[in-house]
Amino acid sequence: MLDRARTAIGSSLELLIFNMVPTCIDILVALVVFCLKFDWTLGLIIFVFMVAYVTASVVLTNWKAKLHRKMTERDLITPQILADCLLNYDAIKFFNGEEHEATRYRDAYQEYQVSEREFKRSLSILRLVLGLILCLELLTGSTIAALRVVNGEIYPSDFVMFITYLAQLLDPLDRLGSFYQAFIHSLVHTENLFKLLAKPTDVKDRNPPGLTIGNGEIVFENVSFSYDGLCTALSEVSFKVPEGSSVALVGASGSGKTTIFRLLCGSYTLDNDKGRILIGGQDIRNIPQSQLMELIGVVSQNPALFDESIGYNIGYGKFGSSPEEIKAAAMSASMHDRIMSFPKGYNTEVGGFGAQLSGGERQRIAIARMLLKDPRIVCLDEATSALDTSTEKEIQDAIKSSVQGSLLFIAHRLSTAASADYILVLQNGKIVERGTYTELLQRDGVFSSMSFPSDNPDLS
Ligand SMILES: Nc1ncnc2c1ncn2[C@@H]1O[C@H](COP(=O)(O)OP(=O)(O)OP(=O)(O)O)[C@@H](O)[C@H]1O
Repeated sequence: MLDRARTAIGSSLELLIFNMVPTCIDILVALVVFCLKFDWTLGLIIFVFMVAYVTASVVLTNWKAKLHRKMTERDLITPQILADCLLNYDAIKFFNGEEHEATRYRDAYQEYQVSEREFKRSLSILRLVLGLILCLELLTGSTIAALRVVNGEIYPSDFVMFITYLAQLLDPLDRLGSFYQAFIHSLVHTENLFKLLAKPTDVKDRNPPGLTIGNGEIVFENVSFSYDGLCTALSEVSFKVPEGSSVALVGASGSGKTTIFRLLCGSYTLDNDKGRILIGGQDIRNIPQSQLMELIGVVSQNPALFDESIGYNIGYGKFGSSPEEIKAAAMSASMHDRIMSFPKGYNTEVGGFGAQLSGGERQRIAIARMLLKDPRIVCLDEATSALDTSTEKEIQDAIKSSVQGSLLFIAHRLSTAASADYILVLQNGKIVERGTYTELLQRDGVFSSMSFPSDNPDLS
């Protein structure tokens, strides 16, 4: 992106320095020579036309730039609607929204077409007005010169010379107009790049990769966080996930569970005075993002899959992995047998967003991918919610045995929560209870009063 901005700015400056400035000098020299050769009255008339040309050029080009900006903005809306429809095709189908979306797209496209027409019209008007000024200049100048020839004030050869000089003036003037238009045109594009570059980046790496991370222990120290500065998503959250242990986060919707994951993964950074998050003793603000992502493996409830084969999607966890490694990961995620039951096995295409697979299959492929990555810390955001209890147990055991560091997961099922060494109960961004599963049940507090889907009669 920065490269594109640099190229755009560079070409605008090149245009300004190497074309517009020499052309202006060219015009001024030609004008002075013209005045010296002929007389100052003629020179003044020509100068007036030149001022009119430059003024019209500036005013009309700025107007055209405004319409160009409007057209570019509208040009961005139609692809957004298209992407939105493709991402939400399920919702559109379920709510019979096809007609509504078609109208939304048509309206947006029509608005774009209107602005495109306005822009093209402004271009024609600009060319017409500038051409008219040049014609009038030539006509007025040659009429005056011709009258002087008729009156015997100058020779016919002077008339020819006059036209030649005038042409020498008009040519750079015409070029100047084109350069100015090209300059403004590239500024409009550069503006969009600057707007994008001006957006604050949430995550900035302070150190180069290669920081020594002691172990996979996670520590949250008095962490408070707000997305928008208005509502508090987390308030004074403190906990520790020791190396080799598992911690489950439970709590009602909006209590802050995912926010803990996002902060841990570096998707958002904490202000200095809002607490600390440590991994292996290092403040994650000092851990470069690429190193952080090597340490952490995340699986979400609706994992994103590429429109490629199952093998490709699992292999994404470790680029250049062998088929044996991919198979081993699939086996740990209890997915190998299912994959082999497909006619094309690991070459089975998953479709756009993995649409040709069930929710549970998608989750198991994402878990296999994460296991192949072999991260030190694993974060599961209801990653097994679409699986039956026994498959979930199988996968949890596989994850626990393969993860050397710590395991942090969001649990909505009682059985998932019960499998953790320690449970944190969140309410409105605060940890309101903590303890082992048995301790929490005995306490008769928030956890024991929470309702979980009854997935495992032994535990509920
Ligand atoms: N991107 C965001 N911008 C602004 N506010 C957000 C954003 N994401 C979450 N929030 C707010 O932060 C709070 C905590 O949200 P979070 O997603 O962490 O909850 P959660 O416990 O994971 O909920 P759920 O179980 O429904 O996924 C909520 O009040 C939510 O509205």
